[in-house]
Amino acid sequence: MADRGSPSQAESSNGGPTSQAESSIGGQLNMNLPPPDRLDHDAGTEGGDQITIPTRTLRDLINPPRDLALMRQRLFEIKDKIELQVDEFERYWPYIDNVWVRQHKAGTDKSGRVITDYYACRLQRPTYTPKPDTPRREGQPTRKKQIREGGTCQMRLKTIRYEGGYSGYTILKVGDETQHTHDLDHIDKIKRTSVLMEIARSEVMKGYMPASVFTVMNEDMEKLVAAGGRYLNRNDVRNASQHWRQIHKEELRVHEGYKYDHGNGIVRHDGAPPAIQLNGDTSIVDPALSDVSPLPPGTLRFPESDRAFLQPYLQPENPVINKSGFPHVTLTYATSMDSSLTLAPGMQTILSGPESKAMTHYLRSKHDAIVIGVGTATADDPGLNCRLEGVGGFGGLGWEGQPRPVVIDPGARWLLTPNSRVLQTVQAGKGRGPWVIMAPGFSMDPMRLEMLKFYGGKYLGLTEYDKKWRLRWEAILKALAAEGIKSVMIEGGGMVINDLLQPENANFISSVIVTVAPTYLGKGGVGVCPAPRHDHTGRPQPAVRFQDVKWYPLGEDVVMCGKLRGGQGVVSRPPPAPPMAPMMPMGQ
Ligand SMILES: NC(=O)C1=CN([C@@H]2O[C@H](COP(=O)(O)OP(=O)(O)OC[C@H]3O[C@@H](n4cnc5c(N)ncnc54)[C@H](OP(=O)(O)O)[C@@H]3O)[C@@H](O)[C@H]2O)C=CC1
Ligand SMILES: Nc1nc(O)c(N)c(N[C@@H]2O[C@H](COP(=O)(O)O)[C@@H](O)[C@H]2O)n1
Repeated sequence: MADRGSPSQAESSNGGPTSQAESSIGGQLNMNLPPPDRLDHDAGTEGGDQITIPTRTLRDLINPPRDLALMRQRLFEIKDKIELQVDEFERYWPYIDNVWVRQHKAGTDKSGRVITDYYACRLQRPTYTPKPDTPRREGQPTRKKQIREGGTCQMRLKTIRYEGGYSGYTILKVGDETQHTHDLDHIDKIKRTSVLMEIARSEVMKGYMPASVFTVMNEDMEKLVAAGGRYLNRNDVRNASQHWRQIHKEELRVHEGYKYDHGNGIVRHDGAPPAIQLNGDTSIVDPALSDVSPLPPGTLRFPESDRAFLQPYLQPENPVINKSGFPHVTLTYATSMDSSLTLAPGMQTILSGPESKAMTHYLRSKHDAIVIGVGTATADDPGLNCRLEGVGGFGGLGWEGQPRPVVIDPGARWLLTPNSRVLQTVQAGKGRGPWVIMAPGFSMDPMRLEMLKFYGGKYLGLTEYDKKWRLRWEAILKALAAEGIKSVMIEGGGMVINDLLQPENANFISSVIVTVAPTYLGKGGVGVCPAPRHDHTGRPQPAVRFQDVKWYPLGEDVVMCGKLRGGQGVVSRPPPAPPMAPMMPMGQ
C-alpha cells in the first residue's frame, strides 16, 4: 500500500526523535504526572538513552475505545464541558494528544486534590523556520529541513483533575476562541498521536520490520482513520522505533502472515487471515480485548417504546433556564391507592414495580438534579443516582446523565458519613456528590463539610424563608438555577410534596409524573394530601387539578402525567362548582 502524506509533511516523520518522557504521555499516562517540563513538548516518539516499554499495542487499534472517532472530535472541538472518569481520560487522551500541547506545569490547589493543566492547540506555537546550517551530531544523517506551521490557531483548554472520594477529569475550553481555525484532519496530517507511535514501536520491538508493521496497521483503514492515522506512513513507523533499532541491531522479520513480494512490497500470504483479526470469528468478542466493561449489577433498561409518553412532560431537548430564572421542575413520586408514600414514617417502602422503577431512572437521566427533603435522606439512605443503561457508570462515559443529588436540610441534621449510600455511589464512579441546602444560622460540622467536599459535594446557604420559617421554594430553585441546574426532579418526601402543592408554590411545578401502585398501605404512613383550598365564600375547592393529563400503564402500576397551567405552571382554575341547593331555614 502506498504511503499517504509525504514523510516531509509529518512532524513525526521529519522531526527526529524526541524525549522518552514524551513518548510515555500516551502509553502510560502515569497520573503521578511525569516531570511537566518534559511533557510540554510533542508526544509520541521515542528518544533518550532508555527505551520505555510501550503499553499500547496493536490491540489498541483493533479494539479501540468506544465511539473513538466521535470522542476525538469532541475532544478536538471542546464545544461543551467534558467530564471523564480517570480511566476514560487515560484511554482517550492519547488519541488526541497530537492536537493539544501542554503549556505549563500543573497547578494544584491548596487542598492538593485539584490539579489544573492548560493546553494549547499545536498550531498556536510560533512558526519555525530551521536555520540552513543547523549542525547535526557526528554520524547522524543530515535532516531534511521543513518549515513548521504555527501561529495560526489560538484554541486553548484546561483539564481539571479532581482527586478525592472520586477521581475524574473536567475538560473545558478557555480563552476567547470558540473554535479552531482548521479541522482535526489538518492536525492528523502534520502530527501523529502518541497511541499510533507507541503501537508502531511496540510491534517493531517484537522484531518486525517497520514496513511490515506499517502494512499491518493499514489492514483496517477505518479503524486507523478513527484513531487519527489517516496520514500514517512508513517513516512514522521507522521514526517511532528508530532509537530501539539503533540499540538492537538484530535482523528484523516480516510480520506474521505477510511476505515480501518484490515489486509489490509487503503483502499478505495467500489465505493468511488478516493480522488485524486476532480471532477467527469477528462476532466473538474476546473479553481480554474488549474495552467495554460489563454493565454493573442492577443496571436498568427502560424500553424506547415506553419513552414517548413522557416526552411532553420533560424539559425541551436544549433546555434553557426560563426567563423567570427558574429551572424546569418535575414533581415525581410513587404512591399507593390511598395516597401514601410509606407504610410508616421513616420507613422506606418500595411501591414502584420494576417497569416504573426503570421509568424513574429514565427521568433521573433527563434531569440535572434530584431534590429530596432531609426526612427522606435520613429515612431511606438513598443512592440518588441514575442506574439506567447508557449513563455514566452504567455503560456511558464520565457522569453523563447522572443527576446532582440535592438535599434540603435547613438545620444541618443529615448524618452523612462515608458509608452513606450516596457517597458510596460517588466513590464507585456511579453518581455525583450531593449538594446540601441549608438555612441561615446553621452550619455544618467542619469535618462533615470537608468530607462533603472530598466527595465532590457542597453546601448552599439560603437566607430567604417564608412566614412559617421554611426556605422559600423560589429561593431554592433560583439558587439551583444560579448553579447551572436547568431541570430539577423533586422526588419527595411527604412534607416536600405537600408543601410544593400549596397554591403559593405550585406555580413552580412544570410537570407532575406520579406512579400509582395497586396497593392500599393503610393509615399511619406518610401521605400526600395538600392543605385544602376554599374560594372567597369559604366553599371547599380542589387543592390542585392537572391538565394535559395522560395515564399510562407500566407493568402492574399506572403512571399519571400532568401539567399545571401558566408560565412555570400556575394552579389551574378548578371546574365550576355545581349549583348548591338553597339553604333551608332551621326548623322548617
Ligand atoms: N414513594 C415515594 O416516591 C417516596 C417516598 N418517600 C418517603 O417519604 C418519607 C419522608 O418524608 P417526610 O418525612 O415528609 O420528609 P421529607 O423528605 O419531605 O423532608 C422533610 C424535611 O425536609 C426539610 N425541608 C423540606 N422542605 C423544606 C423547606 N421548604 N424549607 C425548609 N426545610 C424543608 C425539613 O427539615 P427540618 O425538619 O430539619 O426542618 C423537613 O422536615 C420517607 O419515609 C421516604 O421513604 C420519599 C420520597 C419519595
Ligand atoms: N419512584 C419511587 N418509587 C418508590 O417505590 C420509592 N420508594 C421511591 N423512593 C424515592 O427513591 C429514592 C431511593 O432512591 P435510590 O434507589 O436509593 O437511588 C428514595 O429516597 C425516594 O426519594 N421512588
